[in-house]
Amino acid sequence: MKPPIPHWHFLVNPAAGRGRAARKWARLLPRLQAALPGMTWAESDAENSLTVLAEAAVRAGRLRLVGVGGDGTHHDILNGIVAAGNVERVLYAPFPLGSGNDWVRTLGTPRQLSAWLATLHAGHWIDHAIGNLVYYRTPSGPRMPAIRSFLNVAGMAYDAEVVRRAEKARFKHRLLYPLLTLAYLRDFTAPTVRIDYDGQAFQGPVHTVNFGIGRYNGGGMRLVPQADPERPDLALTFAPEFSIAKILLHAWRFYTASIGRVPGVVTAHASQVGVAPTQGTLELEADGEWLGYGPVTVRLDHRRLRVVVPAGRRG
Ligand SMILES: Nc1ncnc2c1ncn2[C@@H]1O[C@H](COP(=O)(O)OP(=O)(O)OP(=O)(O)O)[C@@H](O)[C@H]1O
Repeated sequence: MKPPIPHWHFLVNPAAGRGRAARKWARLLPRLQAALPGMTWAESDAENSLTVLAEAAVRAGRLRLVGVGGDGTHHDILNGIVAAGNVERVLYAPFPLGSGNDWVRTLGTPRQLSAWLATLHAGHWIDHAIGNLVYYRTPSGPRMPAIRSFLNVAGMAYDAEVVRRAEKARFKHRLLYPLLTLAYLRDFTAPTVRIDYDGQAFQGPVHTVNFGIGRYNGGGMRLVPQADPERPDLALTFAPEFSIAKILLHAWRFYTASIGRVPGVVTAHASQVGVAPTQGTLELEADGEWLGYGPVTVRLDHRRLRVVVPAGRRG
């Protein structure tokens, strides 16, 4: 690796925010250049994914990175940083230009430019946990395990199937995920799984299984309200198969940090979790990106990513 370059390097997803990030970025750039002399940037495109750009940047000694976009942007950049190695030498600052921007809700990152710049200049960071997932790209047959890192929330079963449908939908809207969450309930068949976590086990059909480092996903849902990016373990929430009536009755709890009060829902912390389907197909998403299929195992990486946060961030 080259010696560190002291300036901030921005990695920009022009497609974030349902394509609006490109225009917003063009408006922001002159103000950023004035405030951060020497800053550099790169935009992703068909040939250069954010993962490729991030890996190349870290290998070239650019260790102060800003990700411009939403959760998928930070997810892709994280995987590039991890691929380059030396994760702990990177200082990462998210600039929220996505649709849901769920990850930065936990961090308290400001969205307004002057407040965001003040946070960057204050230089306060946390040692943020990184989750490592092992899963499969195909549902069955001879297959090799795939590995992916995530930094916010990973989900299986209903959660992952909704993400897959949202990615395919032609209609893109801020409310797409919550709307699909309701619309698809009748078509969903709960997979039966075995969940092993820190010496405990559950077996049965599940509606959703979530691993959390950050506390929000799906545009403000709180399926893992007990998560904390500075903890040494993951948040784990799983809900058994429910009737549609029960889901509708308790839907408000998905947004109010009280999901653990729904009878049958388990909220816990765990250092390692395995989820294996015993009947049906188990799908996986992480940070809002559809990834593949179970069996899935997850644990926290022994390394942490330094992430810039406002100094007064609570909890
Ligand atoms: N140049 C590009 N063109 C098209 N898609 C891109 C490009 N660069 C990255 N992407 C993809 O864009 C997708 C959306 O990015 P992102 O999740 O950051 O935005 P968002 O969906 O608006 O925000 P959020 O996830 O916070 O709701 C990701 O799957 C990412 O891999």
